Amino acid sequence: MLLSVSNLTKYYGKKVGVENISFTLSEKEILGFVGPNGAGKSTTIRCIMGLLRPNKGSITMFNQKLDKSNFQNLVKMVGYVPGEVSYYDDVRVEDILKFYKSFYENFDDNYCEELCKRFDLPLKKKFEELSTGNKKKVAIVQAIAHKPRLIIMDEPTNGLDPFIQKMLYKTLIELKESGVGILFSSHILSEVQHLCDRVIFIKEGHMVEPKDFRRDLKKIVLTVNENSAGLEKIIERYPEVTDLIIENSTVTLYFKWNSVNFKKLINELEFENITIEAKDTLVSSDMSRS
Ligand SMILES: Nc1ncnc2c1ncn2[C@@H]1O[C@H](COP(=O)(O)OP(=O)(O)OP(=O)(O)O)[C@@H](O)[C@H]1O
Repeated sequence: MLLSVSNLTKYYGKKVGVENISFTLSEKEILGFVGPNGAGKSTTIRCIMGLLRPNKGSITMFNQKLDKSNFQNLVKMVGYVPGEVSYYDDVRVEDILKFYKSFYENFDDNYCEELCKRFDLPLKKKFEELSTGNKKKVAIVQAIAHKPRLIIMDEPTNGLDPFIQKMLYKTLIELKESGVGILFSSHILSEVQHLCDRVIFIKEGHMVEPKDFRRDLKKIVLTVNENSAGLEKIIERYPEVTDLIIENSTVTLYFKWNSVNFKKLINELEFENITIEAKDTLVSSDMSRS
């Protein structure tokens, strides 16, 4: 077992951050950790990484219960992408990576170079000059280049463009196949649905059953014959569309249930001669198959 979290509880004063969070993560597994903003994903992850002190509960990493005496050694085998990435502003990306290299015996220069190319990292730029997405990319490369056995990522796709998102998914699947275990937090259900072997859900600081979380999401699968620009224009008018995935001529969109607007959207798409393959697949039934 790479990671086991048992009854983890963290209060901010009297306010609940998380209560009784329990889960395990094994080798060769990507575990999705899904919840809306403020659900408690970062609190859980920051407790695991020793950045917050939990009020209750225990954490076991690499089959050893985390405590002061083993924390530094165990955490060295973890790759961590924080939710908010921050470094010194006037340091260049290449120097940030060199700095991290000095901490890790297993830091792999060739792999780091390959990752920098894959993620198109602007090595000469200073951290303060980077966009949110580029900052996230630096954190991703830094978290992976030392070949950790366990990777913990707090909303890693925030700010990444679709090409880089796909590159991240591909890289994580390769890592998983090589034996690594990955905890992947996200508020986007569809991305974990595609990537993760298993998903746990958190809401208002507590773990919840998938059915509680997803009861009002519908999936619509469309076939688009030509340019999808027309489709995107239609969809822009529907804030209920929570996510849109375009793969060649197939478009999958997730729609927060609202019967009037759902019918309106379907009518508009049909009017534009966009072929609808499936329009009311419940996301929950998809998830239970995975
Ligand atoms: N430093 C803090 N002081 C007080 N309350 C906090 C603090 N950090 C988080 N919280 C509260 O704890 C709860 C969980 O927040 P957390 O940041 O862990 O959620 P999250 O799932 O990571 O959200 P997001 O997706 O927005 O990052 C929220 O109610 C939040 O307001």
